[in-house]
Amino acid sequence: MDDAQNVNLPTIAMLGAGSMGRAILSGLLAPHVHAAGIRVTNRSEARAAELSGTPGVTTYATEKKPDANRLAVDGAQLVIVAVKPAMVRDLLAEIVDSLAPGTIVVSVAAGVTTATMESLLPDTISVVRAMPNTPAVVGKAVTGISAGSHTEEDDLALVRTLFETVGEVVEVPESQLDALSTISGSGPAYVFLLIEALTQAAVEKGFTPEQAATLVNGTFLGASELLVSSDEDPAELRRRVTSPNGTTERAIAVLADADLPALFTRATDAALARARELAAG
Ligand SMILES: NC(=O)C1=CN([C@@H]2O[C@H](COP(=O)(O)OP(=O)(O)OC[C@H]3O[C@@H](n4cnc5c(N)ncnc54)[C@H](OP(=O)(O)O)[C@@H]3O)[C@@H](O)[C@H]2O)C=CC1
Ligand SMILES: O=C(O)[C@@H]1CCC=N1
Repeated sequence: MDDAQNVNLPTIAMLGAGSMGRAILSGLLAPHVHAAGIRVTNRSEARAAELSGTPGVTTYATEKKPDANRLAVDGAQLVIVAVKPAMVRDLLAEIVDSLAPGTIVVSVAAGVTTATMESLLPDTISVVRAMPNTPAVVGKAVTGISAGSHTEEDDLALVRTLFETVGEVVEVPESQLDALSTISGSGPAYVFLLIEALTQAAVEKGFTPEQAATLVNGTFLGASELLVSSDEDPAELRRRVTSPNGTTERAIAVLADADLPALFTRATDAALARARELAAG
């Protein structure tokens, strides 16, 4: 039985119905979540049409209705910006005159700072940044949120409630949000890359792709659940798999040679540098 507490949200406009917009929408459509209204816009009609008929959701495509974004934000108390970072500035310029004072604009765009967004909006608008991740689709997101300079406590609390519909929320100062993005925002991609690599190794050892998927996916799921349900840290859990002078020890020695910590430092540094480029526009 779903014992989730009822969550009430005001009228929401979601601008951009791509991977992230839809992932967030999945939380808003949960049975215990009651939004006063949900408007979703997208550029192409094809993608918007996939959502038409979703109960409680009004969809608009800018390709068909050029003023779709302005229509969607008119009367909305919470506006979620889920377009590509390069489009955020133009989108805000497009909607600025349709935003009522007191509206909360929450952007999930990587890199684009609250200062940049605030410079395009009146001071009566509360700008918040959020960095969710795609496990939102299954209610297992980790989302970082950061307040802008006009954000009241209640505004941030509402944004927290919004993202709690898709998982856990961590509040951080905006100076840490891009770093958070390199860990949990991009993180699912790192995990999927590891899964792809181990699956390939399994297939090379003669397992069918289906068998390989069962072995690898089950191992990632089982190890994750073991980790979150255990009091032990991952290093101890790893030691428990690694019998002295056994088979795992040999495999771990090979992986240690690759210096994974240094590799992840380089990878996350590269992601951080890209966030800074996106911030510059
Ligand atoms: N994907 C992820 O894991 C994460 C993404 N983000 C952020 O989310 C944002 C969206 O990323 P993602 O969902 O991956 O990208 P997508 O390209 O999948 O989604 C962007 C969507 O915006 C639509 N769009 C483009 N222009 C407009 C417009 N003017 N008005 C309304 N809709 C428009 C696009 O429509 P069409 O395709 O029809 O052109 C597309 O569906 C980015 O800023 C990204 O930084 C943040 C955290 C994680
Ligand atoms: O790749 C990106 O730019 C976005 C931000 C974090 C995850 N996806």
